[in-house]
Amino acid sequence: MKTQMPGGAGAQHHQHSRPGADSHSIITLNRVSRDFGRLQALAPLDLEVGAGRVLGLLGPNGAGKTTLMSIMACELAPSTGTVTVGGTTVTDTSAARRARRRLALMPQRPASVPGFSALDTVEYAAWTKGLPTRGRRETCMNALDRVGLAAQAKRPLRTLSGGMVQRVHLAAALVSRPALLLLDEPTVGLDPAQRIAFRALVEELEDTATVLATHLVEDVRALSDEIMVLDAGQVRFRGNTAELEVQVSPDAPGDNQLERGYMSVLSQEQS
Ligand SMILES: Nc1ncnc2c1ncn2[C@@H]1O[C@H](COP(=O)(O)OP(=O)(O)OP(=O)(O)O)[C@@H](O)[C@H]1O
Repeated sequence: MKTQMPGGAGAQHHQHSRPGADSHSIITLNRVSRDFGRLQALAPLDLEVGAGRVLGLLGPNGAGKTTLMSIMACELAPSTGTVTVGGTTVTDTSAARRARRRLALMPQRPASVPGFSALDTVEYAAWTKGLPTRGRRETCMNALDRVGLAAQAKRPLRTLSGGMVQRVHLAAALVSRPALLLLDEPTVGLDPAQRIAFRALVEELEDTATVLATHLVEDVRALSDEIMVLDAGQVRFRGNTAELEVQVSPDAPGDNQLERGYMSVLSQEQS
């Protein structure tokens, strides 16, 4: 039942108790780093996320969140270190392909095919994950139903609101019942009610290891068992919500204690 982040403060502590959740590791990163030319986008880090656990990844622009998500999605090779997803250590392209079948990434800006309907979009995702043809349509409709869009299944994406399109992409990510779900800024464009509904959906995923990269401290507070703060490719903080809240320095800006804790962690490291 715990997200293990070696070396992390409070790695043993967790906020949400998820009955039925399994503790085995779904993703393990061992000394993973990434350079782009002379820029170190990600300094070496270890991390592990277990089934039924949510890791919140916070950091300002350019922190390395998307780089880390792409590495976890086995779409970007690390410069050093190893990635293991669902027991498969990614050593070559065929291992990466196998690992990708166990995971789903909802990217920051998911690509939408203009002529595709909501259902086409989810069916395409199901096809890329190798879901059997038999029963695929029904599985896809169920995924759309889960995000409240069954009635819009046949509508072209271009006729849906931004928030609806976001939910279609979430359905596409969930359709393969991934062991690892990677969500990059998933609530951008959602209104408050949709954001709350979205959080409820993530909370239901008891067997899935979820990583949520975001700027929104509120989403992290609501969902995460563990929090990792990245800045300029470095891990600035690891722990749980309560531990981030007590990091507050007297003049830290922010609307709430967690946001002030987050801002304090960032400013401490910059000074
Ligand atoms: N393909 C690339 N080539 C060169 N530099 C890159 C590449 N991808 C990312 N970077 C650089 O790596 C650093 C980390 O970028 P990344 O997109 O991972 O940050 P982020 O935390 O996701 O930021 P944001 O919140 O703005 O999306 C940045 O300095 C970025 O310019």
